[in-house]
Amino acid sequence: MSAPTHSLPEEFFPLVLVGLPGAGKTTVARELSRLVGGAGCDLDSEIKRRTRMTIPEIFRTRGEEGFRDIETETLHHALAVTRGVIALGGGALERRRNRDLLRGRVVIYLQVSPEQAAKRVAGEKGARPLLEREDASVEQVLLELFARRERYYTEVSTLSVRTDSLTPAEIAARCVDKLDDLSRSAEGRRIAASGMGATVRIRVGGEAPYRVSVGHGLASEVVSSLRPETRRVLLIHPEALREEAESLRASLSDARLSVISHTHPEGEGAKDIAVVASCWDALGRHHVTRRDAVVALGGGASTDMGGFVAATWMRGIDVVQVPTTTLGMVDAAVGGKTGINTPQGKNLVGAFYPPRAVIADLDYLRTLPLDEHRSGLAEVIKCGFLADPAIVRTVKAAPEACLDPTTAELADLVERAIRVKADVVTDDLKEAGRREHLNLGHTFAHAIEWAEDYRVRHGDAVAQGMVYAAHVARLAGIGPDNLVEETIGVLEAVGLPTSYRGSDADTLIGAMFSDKKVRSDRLRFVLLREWQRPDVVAIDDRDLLIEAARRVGVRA
Ligand SMILES: NC(=O)c1ccc[n+]([C@@H]2O[C@H](COP(=O)([O-])OP(=O)(O)OC[C@H]3O[C@@H](n4cnc5c(N)ncnc54)[C@H](O)[C@@H]3O)[C@@H](O)[C@H]2O)c1
Ligand SMILES: O=C(O)C(=O)C[C@@H](O)[C@H](O)[C@H](O)COP(=O)(O)O
Repeated sequence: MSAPTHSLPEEFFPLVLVGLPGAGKTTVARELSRLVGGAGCDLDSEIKRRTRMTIPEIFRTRGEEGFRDIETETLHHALAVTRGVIALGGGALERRRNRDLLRGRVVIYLQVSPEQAAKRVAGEKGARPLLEREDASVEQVLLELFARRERYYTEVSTLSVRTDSLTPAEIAARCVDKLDDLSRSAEGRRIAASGMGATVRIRVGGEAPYRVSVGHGLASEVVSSLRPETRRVLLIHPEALREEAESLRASLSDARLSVISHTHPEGEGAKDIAVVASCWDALGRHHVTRRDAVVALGGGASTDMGGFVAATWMRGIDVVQVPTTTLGMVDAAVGGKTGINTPQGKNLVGAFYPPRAVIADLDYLRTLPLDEHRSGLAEVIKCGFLADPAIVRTVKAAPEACLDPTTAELADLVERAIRVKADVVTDDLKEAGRREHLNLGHTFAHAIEWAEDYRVRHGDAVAQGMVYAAHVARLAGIGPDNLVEETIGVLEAVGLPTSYRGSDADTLIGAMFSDKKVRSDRLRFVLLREWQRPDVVAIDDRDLLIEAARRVGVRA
């Protein structure tokens, strides 16, 4: 084997090629590994080697599903042992599980038109069973496959190369150019820094310590975080995450766990006693015991409710939190505050109940709607104001990158925000002191959410609440000179709301009296004495509170 002519960060390997049959993956894998080093691995050949059967034989004897099972197993193995280039079969990505295995890796999509692909595979009769149909020409079948699979190729790929008019050597050279560009980009540096799926682990201390894992493709960590005696898992998730839940369920089932999937209503509708009761019912019917576990997959509403279910079943069983929103990862899933709402207010029933582990798989954020992601940034910025000025600097310098959940900047923000929260919670799980600081903006935010019947996003309300708190501080003569302007400026940099007009001041002030920080009938607010120096201050002056509300936009 000749020496490679190009050096890429070690963490880029194995490179994975995907695309339609006829895209040239097998030949390009050989050419490309010659240029970048390592061996080329053709997954179909590997399957033949392992099974001692041809692909058409496997299809004939085990059917397509049987073939796909072998393919998944072989892919799993190849990703672990190959230091080179892996060419995937054209249909591998139709399986969610296989797409999940590729998350966080460098995947090159070799694009080919169905017409060109048909020309390339002509003369390979017998080798590609899926292309041979009596009712359609090879080109028609390729057109159908293209229509079905293109979105998957796009979903998993890090970069793409058009191949129609190129030879395999030219395609490989084009791949190398693009890989060089990638290694110089922020995304490439993130991949190199994270070791491609290398996972950051943040310890949360206290009486029941646990770890928060942040990374890519972490399904196996969910499994390994469970105690060895665990036999049954109640997998709680919203309907919107059915596919993700199916994939996680497959990983848990592979580990011989019995999985009970339980869906719940979207958003704040999950944090309701009737939903909790339906989970208790499922736990009871399936004989879930003290050594079993709840896995809560979803945003903060799912992890708050799922955590509460675990805290109360048999007086407490394990919960592994698997947050899928930005807000869930940086805040709700971390710290052991679990709970539900009552008609009188937000989070009024709950328990401090540390999870067994938190698995923050950044890949979930790829499907999160932008507005949900943005809302999570409010809690990230809160951590910046409370403790970490680097967060504020990044948001101001690169707001676009922060709004893109696939960037290195965002991964850094998630990690930083978790570290801020982990530090506080390690010290003060039960909110006897310092933990109250994490409530910056929340006194007003919870009042807005209640007044709006929870039809607003929590993070958006927190942004409005932080502006309110800044006005309260200024009116009380507390805080740095630029408190209000800077608070508004940083939040608006990422498009978060900084004013609120929906309700009236009396209603909101009334609702604030349900806040858990109230002592002896006095409202207490988290205010910033300086940047990164929060304090809890009782404010009795009703006129001040009304004026602060008016400054946010509320009618007096
Ligand atoms: N316990 C705590 O310390 C703590 C901290 C902060 C917030 N919270 C709570 O968290 C809740 C808000 O959490 P949230 O903002 O994550 O909202 P959420 O849980 O309501 O999720 C928002 C929406 O996004 C959907 N979704 C989740 N993940 C997705 C994904 N990957 N792709 C596509 N859609 C996805 C959900 O189904 C839901 O419809 C509030 O109830 C708040 O009180 C708790
Ligand atoms: O973890 C905490 O402590 C917080 O206050 C974090 C908040 O961001 C979060 O919204 C929390 O759920 C609020 O708790 P609550 O006790 O004020 O309902």
